[in-house]
Amino acid sequence: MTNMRPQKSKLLKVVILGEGGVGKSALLTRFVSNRYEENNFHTIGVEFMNKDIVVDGERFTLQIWDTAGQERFRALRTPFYRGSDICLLCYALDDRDSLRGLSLWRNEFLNYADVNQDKFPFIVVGTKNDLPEQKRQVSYEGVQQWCAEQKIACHITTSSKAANNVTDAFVLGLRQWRHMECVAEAELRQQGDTIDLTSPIRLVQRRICCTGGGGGGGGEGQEDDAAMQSPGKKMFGQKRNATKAPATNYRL
Ligand SMILES: Nc1nc2c(ncn2[C@@H]2O[C@H](COP(=O)(O)OP(=O)(O)OP(=O)(O)O)[C@@H](O)[C@H]2O)c(=O)[nH]1
Repeated sequence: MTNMRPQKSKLLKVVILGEGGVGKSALLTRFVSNRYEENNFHTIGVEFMNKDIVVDGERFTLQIWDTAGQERFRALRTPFYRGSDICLLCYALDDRDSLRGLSLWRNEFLNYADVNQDKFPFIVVGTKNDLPEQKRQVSYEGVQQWCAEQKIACHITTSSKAANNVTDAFVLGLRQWRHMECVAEAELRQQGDTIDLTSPIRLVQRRICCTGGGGGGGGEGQEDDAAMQSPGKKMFGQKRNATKAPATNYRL
């Protein structure tokens, strides 16, 4: 009999950052509600919306946080960076300063989100690509150079006004997130020391092994202990500090 249970949706937190007025709220509104308003109010602090999406056959619920770009709201937005899975760094194609400022946005995010910068999915999003060439201040080469310096692989230009590439920006984020997950998992497998300290099954197995083995001096056990003692072990693209369990738990 086929299993007809619906596939569970994975919840991911997405944060949108960038200077005030680059079009972050417009991007979110277009993506979630397929609407566009010419005269948006500045965001105060943060706002979030959920959106379900299926990408490559997998169901996701994106919890998307739109943040205030103005400096005076810094203290209101930064507490919300923690726990993020994907970050969209937005600049406007008609504002070269908004691209220059992206380094500061990235650093602010890294400071408060506490993630591993080399293993976190950042997507650079150029907004307002409906604007004609004469109004643009940012060249394709300029952005590519900035991305290369920052070691960011993904860049896309969008228009919320013309509904161009908006969903693609979020899909790009999802695919990059999945890529980072795969890389992190492969690294862990390679190290051969993946340990889930929260798993009771794992602890039970280990107890049996150690008591049965008369002292538990086997090679696998030694490797496990080394992994336990490695604080700050990075899992799945984000820094997750492995709690060092008391030695008594593992040497029964
Ligand atoms: N031409 C064009 N203008 C846009 C587009 N998206 C936004 N805008 C314009 O940019 C203005 C600012 O957009 P917002 O979405 O409010 O910008 P924001 O980045 O959220 O600004 P803060 O809330 O201050 O951080 C809007 O009122 C629009 O006039 C776009 O795709 N094309």
